[in-house]
Amino acid sequence: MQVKEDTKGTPVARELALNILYEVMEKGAYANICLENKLRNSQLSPNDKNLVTEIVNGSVRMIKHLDWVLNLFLRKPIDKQNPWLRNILRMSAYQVLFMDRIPNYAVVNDAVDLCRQKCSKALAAVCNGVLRNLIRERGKYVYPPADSIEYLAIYYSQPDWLVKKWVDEYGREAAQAMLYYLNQRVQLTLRHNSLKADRTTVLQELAAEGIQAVASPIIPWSIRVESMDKSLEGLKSFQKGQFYVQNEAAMLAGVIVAPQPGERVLDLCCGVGGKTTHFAEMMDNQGHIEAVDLHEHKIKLLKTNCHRLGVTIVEGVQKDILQIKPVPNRNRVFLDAPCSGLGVLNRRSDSRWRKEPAEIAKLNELQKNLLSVAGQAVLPGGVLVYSTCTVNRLENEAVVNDFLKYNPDYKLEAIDRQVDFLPLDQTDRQAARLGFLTLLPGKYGMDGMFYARMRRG
Ligand SMILES: C[S@@+](CC[C@H](N)C(=O)[O-])C[C@H]1O[C@@H](n2cnc3c(N)ncnc32)[C@H](O)[C@@H]1O
Repeated sequence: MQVKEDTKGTPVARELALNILYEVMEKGAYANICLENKLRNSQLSPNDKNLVTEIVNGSVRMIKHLDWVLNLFLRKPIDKQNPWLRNILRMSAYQVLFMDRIPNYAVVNDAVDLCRQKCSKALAAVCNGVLRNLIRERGKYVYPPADSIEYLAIYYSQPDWLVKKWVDEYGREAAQAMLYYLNQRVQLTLRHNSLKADRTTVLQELAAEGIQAVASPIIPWSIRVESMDKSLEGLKSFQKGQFYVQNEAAMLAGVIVAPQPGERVLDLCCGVGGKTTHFAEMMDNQGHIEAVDLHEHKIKLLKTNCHRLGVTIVEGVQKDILQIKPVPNRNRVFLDAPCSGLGVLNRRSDSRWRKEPAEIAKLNELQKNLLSVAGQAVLPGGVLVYSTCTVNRLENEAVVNDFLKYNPDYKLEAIDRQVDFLPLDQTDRQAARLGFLTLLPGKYGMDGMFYARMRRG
């Protein structure tokens, strides 16, 4: 939980949380954008800003669980209630059920005040009654049977179709572990930039700047931030380009693609260059990387990132990959395909509610087309790596297997040695020996990610 011990927050903070929650749940605003806009110019203390963020993100993330519990105590279902009452109940239930720091009496008093203000005295009485019952009966709620899909979907607050998909594809135990991880606080991790400093130096600089951080126990080039009370962008170590903020699963692209100094590399779907800049580091800034993305603003940010990190071999290109007619002249091609992002649902509180099962089949088509273009750019003997940050076979193994079917000059290539520092279990190590690395969210303490490495004959 993000709320500090010494604060239960001010009523102003809780009213702001309600207004943001209302925008997100009733008007379809994006939670992260709305939070950023409303908090940027607010006069709230840092503690109150944390409180608003926690209440909004937590309520949005856990809304299915919250609505299910609230419906136990409402005469009319929650989706038929007055929209203000509905959201006051949700954020109050979130504070009671999922936060430790705010006393129940303060939650109820505040909710009743807000209800008087936003709705009516009569609805304030309903609000009071519902919350008191919810608090009194806590621990006695009878959830659906523990072996049902419905139970997992309600308890971990995720769409039913997604829970069913993961239980079908990966088994119930693995699915439950992923669902648990995706509700935990995101671990902030930094990739130290080997062009500028080694990890020990960066850790020392961070400590001198008041940031508590430790070396990742898993990834040799990762730093885990344990606590900080200032923005990273303001740090001297950031401005000197000593690190890049990146999740650990994404930090593996470097060793899986394994680009060498002097090579010609094509990075397709480069985004703002998280992985591109890692490739440049591994190449010791020698050779050439063409980095392509559809969006001009991403290419601009890529250039800014390269500049800060001291990367000089990247050429950022704004282009639709599907329009490229490639020639086979690259040693390595990397495709980080657009995907459903199911492995990183922890990163945005509302993203789970914006996904549609039909989207996965459409993405599979796009991914196959993109991989077909990527494959044409690889020199004979060169390497092709496909990756996504999602977890389902249709967007991952199925795309690669389809490509291999139509491109017999390609073969999967083992990646277990490249990632021998990962504590992979037997099944995952076996798959890595074949050329597939699937990181289920949380399984190795990182977000979900998929990699497949192939070599052209
Ligand atoms: C998974 S993200 C890439 C993340 C990036 N590689 C990184 O490490 O930060 C997928 C990217 O694909 C880009 N994209 C989607 N369709 C594309 C297309 N047809 N041509 C070029 N880029 C595309 C999106 O703009 C997005 O930045």
